[in-house]
Order: sequence, then C-alpha cells, then structure tokens
Amino acid sequence: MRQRAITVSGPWFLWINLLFCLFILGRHYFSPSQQIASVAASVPVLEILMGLILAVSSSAIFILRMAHDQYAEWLSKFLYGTLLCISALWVGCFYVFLASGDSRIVFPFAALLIFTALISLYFDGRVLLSFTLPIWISILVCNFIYPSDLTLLNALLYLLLAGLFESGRRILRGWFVLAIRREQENRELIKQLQDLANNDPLTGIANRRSFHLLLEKAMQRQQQCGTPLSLVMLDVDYFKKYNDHYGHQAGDECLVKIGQCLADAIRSTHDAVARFGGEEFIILLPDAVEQQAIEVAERLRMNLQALSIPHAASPVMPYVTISLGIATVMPGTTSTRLIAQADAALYKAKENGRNRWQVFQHY
Ligand SMILES: Nc1nc2c(ncn2[C@@H]2O[C@H](COP(=O)(O)OP(=O)(O)OP(=O)(O)O)[C@@H](O)[C@H]2O)c(=O)[nH]1
Repeated sequence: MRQRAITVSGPWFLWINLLFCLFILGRHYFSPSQQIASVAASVPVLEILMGLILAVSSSAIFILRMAHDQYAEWLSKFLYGTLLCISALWVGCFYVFLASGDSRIVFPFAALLIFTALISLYFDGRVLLSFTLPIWISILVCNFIYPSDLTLLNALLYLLLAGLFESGRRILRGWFVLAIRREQENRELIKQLQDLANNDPLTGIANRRSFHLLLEKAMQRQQQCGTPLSLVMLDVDYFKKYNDHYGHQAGDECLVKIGQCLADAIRSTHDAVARFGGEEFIILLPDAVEQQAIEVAERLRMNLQALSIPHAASPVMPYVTISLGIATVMPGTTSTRLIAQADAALYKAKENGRNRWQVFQHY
C-alpha cells in the first residue's frame, strides 16, 4: 500500500514542484514589484536552480511512470533521493531571495511546499522529512544570518506552522495506518471465507462444493481436448463400528488422518482429493486412464494400510481399511453420471468383501 501511495502521490508532488518553478521563472509577469525586481542581479543563479528543479522533477516523473514494477522497493529510495536533491535546490533558491533582501516570496512559498509535501508524502516519514527538513532549517538559519526578517510575528508563524505540520502529519498518518490495517484484515477475512467455502473444516482438504467446480472444469477440458479423466471414490470400511468402539472424537481424528494420507498420495498439481461427505472421499484424476486410476487406488489402499490405524471392531482387518470405486470417462459421460459410476463401483467393492478397489463395468 505504501508503494502504491508513492507511485500515485510522488509524481503529483513532483508536478507541484514543476509548477512552482515555472511560477518563479515567470515571477516578473506575476509580480513586477520593486522588491522582486531587486533579485534581478541574482537572476542567472536563480534561473539555473529553477532549470535544475525542472530537469530533476520531470526526469523523476518519467522514471516513476515508466517503472516496470510499480510496487518495487527501490521506488521509495529513488523518491527519497530525488526529493532530497530538489529540496537542496529550493534551499539555494530561497537563499538567493533572502540574500537579495526579498523575503516576501520565500515564506509563503516555503509554507506551500512544506504543506503540499505533507499532503502527498505523509505516509512515509523518511521521504517527507528528506524534503521538508532542509527547507525548514535553511529558512531559520537564513533568518539569523539576515536578521531583518526575524520579527516576533515571523517567529510565531514558524511555531504555528510547525505545530500545524506535526499535528496534520499525525492525523494523516493515523488514517493511513488504519487503512493498511483494514486492508490486511479484509484480505485475511476473504481468505477465511474462501477457506470456508472451499475446504472441509474437519480434514482441511477440498469439500464437495469445490470438488464439483474442479470436476466441471476438468470435464470441459476433457471434452475440448479429448484427454482421459478418472474418478476414484472411496469409503472407510465399517466406520460406524469404529465410532461406536472408539468414540466420535476418535472417529474425527481418524478421518483427519485418512484425509492427510490421501492428500499426500496424489500429484498435488494435477489431481484433487476432496471429502465427499461423512466418511466418503473422492479423488479427481485428470489425464488418467483406467490403468493409472487403478494404480492410484491401490497406492491409496496400501498407504492407508501402512498407517495401521487400529480398528478392533472391523470384521475385515484389525486396522482401518477402505473400499474404492473407479470410473473413467467414456464418450458422452456427464459429470453426474461419472460420479454415479464411481459410486456404483464402490458399492460393488463393498459387496465383494471391502478393503479393495473395483472398476465400474460398462455392460
Ligand atoms: N466421527 C465422525 N463420524 C462420521 C462423520 N461423518 C459420518 N460419520 C459416521 O460414519 C458412519 C458411516 O456409517 P455407514 O454409512 O453405516 O457406513 P460404515 O459403518 O462405514 O459401513 P460400510 O460403509 O458399509 O463399510 C456413521 O456412523 C456416521 O455417523 C464425521 O465427520 N465424524
């Protein structure tokens, strides 16, 4: 957010400097009074200083606009250096005016520059001070060197301006910090909402809703490119008995372990594992033909077996086992039908004795 502010406010402030320069260069037209005319002797110096500010400001505006990465860290450092340089040039300009006994333009100009700097750079204290501090200090010092202008009124004005500047900076900075905090909170909230919408709260893997979205996308791609696609649906064997034996809490922990085991066993970038409901999980295997899906199913079964989660109440094995149904897309298969086929194959695997996989048979 700070980088965004720099790339928006930085060029604006540089434009202000450009305009102020043009005003000084054309001062004879704006105020052809005796006092300003007395600066005439120093005109070449002044013209050079203004020319330099014009050149530095316009180059910096160009570089900031052309910057490839508008959020790059170097932009802040670049603006810091540029403003320090421009500020030094303004100090020279004000010195020329004060030295030639013409302070009329100095004070309002310095105040305007300092307050426009505050408006555009308040979010970055270092950059703000790099511009304002040299101007502030040099005017004070000049007043001591040329004490004709050091009146009580001027001193009071300096104090008043310093107070206004600091209080304004604090208020603006407070709003900026609040905006940053709100943005971070919103980002976290959006992430939480996305997690809630897409992930199963118990196991942390994708939920049924996001699985359907992934499946629809994969089906579209399959229809466009004619690539294969398979599904593996699986169900924990005798999970009701597990709950009854070990308690619902242990059942939850068992589901978390199974979800993790499945997620670890798939190619994370291509495939997707989701909790389909209760103790049922589903795995989407884009680009996988039937044989590859069988290999994945067997791997999942073996990985879970390797975990050896005790299931004393299971009539199949003394540890938790799963049954799996496999279905592969055929021409004209819809997503709903593919899920139904994987479910039918799973039912068959259960019927055939559980702790096994079964491929859907097209008769
Ligand atoms: N602990 C826990 N249990 C769940 C959760 N979701 C579903 N279950 C339980 O899973 C059990 C599923 O039981 P059934 O559908 O009869 O299936 P099963 O006992 O696994 O038998 P088969 O599938 O035929 O092997 C039920 O007792 C549900 O209460 C959950 O989030 N946590």
